Amino acid sequence: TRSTRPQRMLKAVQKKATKGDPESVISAIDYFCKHSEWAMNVGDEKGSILDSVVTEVNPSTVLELGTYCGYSTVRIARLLSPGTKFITLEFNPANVTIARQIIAYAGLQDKVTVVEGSSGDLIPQMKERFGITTFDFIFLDHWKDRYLPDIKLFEECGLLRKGSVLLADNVICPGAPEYLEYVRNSPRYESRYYPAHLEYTKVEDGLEKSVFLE
Ligand SMILES: CNc1ncnc2c1ncn2[C@@H]1O[C@H](/C=C/CNC(=O)c2cc(-c3ccc(F)cc3)cc(O)c2O)[C@H](F)[C@H]1O
Ligand SMILES: [Mg+2]
Repeated sequence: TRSTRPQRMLKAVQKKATKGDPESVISAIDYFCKHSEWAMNVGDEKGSILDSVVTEVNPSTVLELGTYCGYSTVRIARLLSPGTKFITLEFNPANVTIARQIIAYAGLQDKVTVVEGSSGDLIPQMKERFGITTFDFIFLDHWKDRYLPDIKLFEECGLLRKGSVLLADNVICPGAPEYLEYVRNSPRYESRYYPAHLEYTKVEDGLEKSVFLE
């Protein structure tokens, strides 16, 4: 049967990238998406903004929602200090399999834990299962209509502290209007929009960075 796009992306990494070299894995995926098949990775333009925010925050605890193939997982993991706790959630087992192989090809398997399951089920388990108190940095890149319910879940589960940074992809395209309205109007967050473009296209998109104030 025909291979899947994530499987073809993994093959491109194994063919083009250098084992243990995260930069070459990132470049191989971006090349694949620009010249072979578009895929919903955060991409190089928004990825550079992601890099700068991760570097600025220098987090001790990180959560990513929506691993997909692990592109942004590799971008984040390559910047983290030793001893940082990084968890990424993915509920499609086929994606988990591909992401784990791409992360391992980059040599970053010891930096991040890919957990199979839904954010709605796993967020309430973060403290007991993974020994997390609060998250310093959260990257939201899963189903766009789940951004708002999940940020409320973070609040309810006491997983945010004063200064926790949430960075959300695709707030323009495909869009997360309810999430934007919430973080921009809530007195509990200080929000800023980083304009960019939809990965590998000229379509407008951007990232929203929201700092928890309470
Ligand atoms: C709901 N809780 C979840 N828990 C764990 N894993 C999850 C959960 N929900 C999804 N996943 C997992 O997270 C991933 C889903 C990512 C969704 N991303 C997008 O749709 C998305 C779409 C576009 C896009 C833009 C224009 C266009 F013309 C077509 C597409 C661009 C983007 O950058 C995106 O991120 C994965 F697939 C799913 O299993
Ligand atoms: Mg995205």
